[in-house]
Amino acid sequence: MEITRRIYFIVLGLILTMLIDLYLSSSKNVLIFLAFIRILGIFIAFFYRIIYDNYDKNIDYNTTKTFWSPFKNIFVIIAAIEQAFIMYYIKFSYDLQSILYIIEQVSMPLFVYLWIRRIEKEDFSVLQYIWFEVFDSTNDRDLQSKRKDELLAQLYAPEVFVPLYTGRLLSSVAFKEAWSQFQYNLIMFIVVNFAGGFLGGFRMGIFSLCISRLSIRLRTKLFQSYLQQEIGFFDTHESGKLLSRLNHDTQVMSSTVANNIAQCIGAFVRFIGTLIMMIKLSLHLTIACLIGAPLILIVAKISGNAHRRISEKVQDLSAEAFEIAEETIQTIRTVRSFGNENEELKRFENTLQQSYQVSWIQAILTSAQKWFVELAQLCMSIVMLAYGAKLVRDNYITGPDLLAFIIYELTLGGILSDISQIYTSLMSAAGASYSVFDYLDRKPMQKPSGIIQPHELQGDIEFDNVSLVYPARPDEIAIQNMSFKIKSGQTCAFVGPSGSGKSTCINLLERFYDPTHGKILIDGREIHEYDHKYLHKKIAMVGQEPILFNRSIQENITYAKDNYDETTIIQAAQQVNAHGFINELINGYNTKCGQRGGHLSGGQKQRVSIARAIIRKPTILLLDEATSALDPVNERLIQDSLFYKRDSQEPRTVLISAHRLSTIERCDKIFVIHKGHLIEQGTHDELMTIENGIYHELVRRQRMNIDDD
Ligand SMILES: Nc1ncnc2c1ncn2[C@@H]1O[C@H](COP(=O)(O)OP(=O)(O)OP(=O)(O)O)[C@@H](O)[C@H]1O
Repeated sequence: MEITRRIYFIVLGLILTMLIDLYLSSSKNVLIFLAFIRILGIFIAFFYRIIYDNYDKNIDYNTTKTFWSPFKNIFVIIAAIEQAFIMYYIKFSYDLQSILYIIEQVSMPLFVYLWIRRIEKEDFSVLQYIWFEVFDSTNDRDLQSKRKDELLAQLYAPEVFVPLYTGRLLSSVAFKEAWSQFQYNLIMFIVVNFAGGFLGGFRMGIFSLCISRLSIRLRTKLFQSYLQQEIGFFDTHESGKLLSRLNHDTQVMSSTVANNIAQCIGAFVRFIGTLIMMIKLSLHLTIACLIGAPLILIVAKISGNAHRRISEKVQDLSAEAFEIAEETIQTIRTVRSFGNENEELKRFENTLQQSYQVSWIQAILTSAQKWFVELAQLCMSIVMLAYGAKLVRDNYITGPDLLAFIIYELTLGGILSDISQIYTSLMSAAGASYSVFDYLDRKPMQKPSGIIQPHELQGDIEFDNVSLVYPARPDEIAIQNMSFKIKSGQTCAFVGPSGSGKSTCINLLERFYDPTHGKILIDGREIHEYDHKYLHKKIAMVGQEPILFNRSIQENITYAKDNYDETTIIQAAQQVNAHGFINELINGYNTKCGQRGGHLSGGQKQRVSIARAIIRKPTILLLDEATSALDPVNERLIQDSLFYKRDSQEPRTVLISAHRLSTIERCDKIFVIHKGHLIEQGTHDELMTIENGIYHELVRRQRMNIDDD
């Protein structure tokens, strides 16, 4: 039960006893006293809320929770003492109805058990179902569970009876009823309270289970969606932000929303139950009570919308802070070498501070809403008490029934207040969920992969009038109208000044991007017609900055296909002259490479990544500055074994992008690229004959040791 309601319960129990004791004779004074106590309660709740919300949504979430928990317990203990105090004064009895009720309560855990079994069996949860229904999401359309809500409703049922028996108990004391009646009331009081608490525990267990499952599913789906996106998506979306969505926003979604939906169902069940009981007790009083209800719901709607917008902003800002932290940690060597730690810290803190300021608005809004709801409830209570007192005096309703009604009215007020808060929280979570759903629903821009998987791939390559504009730079053409052909088994090179478009050609062959215009053909078929996995088995690439995984050297070499025997792994390492240095490491092939291969030298990383590429025996090998970190001796050895003096049994087309022109002189064909255009092509000797040619000039400059930029 919510803390503020517990306080009201305690205060009200005492006031009602006084009220009845006074036989409503001086109702005016009692009303004034009641109003005073409730206003006091509202102020306590108001300030409690401001502090709690403010701490809760900001920096140190867990510490704050731990800090406030004992206070919550104090309220609960006071409520327990109050209930014990009431019990002390009471007498009771028992009949068939209570037996039936006990049977119903005992059957509840069975339902719960069956429910969990069903969730496990069908691999979805009621919360997911409701979530996707509520937010009309396009995901998990297969989620169907129509009957779970009913079971959930049963779990909330006992709480509906709590006010009835509390009211009866209190009136037993006040009106000094017969012992048997008293006994009955007490048994029912104990049963409903016990059952309510017992099932409450089950509910919480089930919901935490559902939250975990929901969170796992959301994260997996989001991660899956990320992995399907084209490379251009990652150029335009910072990794920190994507990770923040994956880690933080999905958590907010699953916990806040799942919890609130759970409460929402409970509140709805209790609302209906309480309303029925109230109507049964007195229709007139019920109508008098409900006059203020629509106002509460309208305010909830307005503030809910504001919360959604604020929450969106808070999530964006925290994603930004996450991005800063992630970037700084990844580039810590650069940050350290510039001594820029404090500036990075300031950037991080400033972003968090901005979200803190937004949180303040959110906290004030929550408090104001709570205040309004409480005041509306107070007005409803005053109207009801005054009118109720009149009805009792005119003998339209009995004293005990009025008592029960008063407690129902308070419960209803609490439920309405809960509903308004639940709505607000749901809207906040909806704000957090927008970008998650945007990503979940995003369809990759790249053409879907084809299905062809020819038994033999020859390795003929053709660029037919290819142009590319990178998504991150839509106003610049990276390469334009490029056409060339490479025959199977040839070793070719791209040369040209830095930024001319060499890596772009290699990226296109890896299908990181699809050409904006023109076609790329392999063995006469367009590259996108090939099956994704097949294509990447046949085309291997070693990039400019080889990235290794934080796994062993062996696992890195066998990445994505780990059924190689030891001899094959060693052969691949020997081919790139890496076996020697790997053997010298204490753990040999089992040595961990560190994050992004940080435990190895630049040259060692390059050799391991070339071994990773060639172990798959690719038909097309793409090397983008892949040997730039090696010493000339090692570089020549590797180049000889990979392409210049390779085993002719293995037909392989090799494409190299290189700055050190001496390393590509022996190539079958050299393509000279300048500012995104293919300017010259031919063998080294042919190109050297072109007077004032770019290649000629590049070679001349390199021989004279002049920077080619
Ligand atoms: N992911 C990207 N998004 C936007 N623009 C890019 C991207 N990658 C490269 N570019 C731009 O495209 C142009 C060609 O770049 P590319 O990497 O192909 O050059 P390069 O010839 O390989 O250079 P280098 O020899 O320095 O590696 C450059 O102007 C570069 O700034």
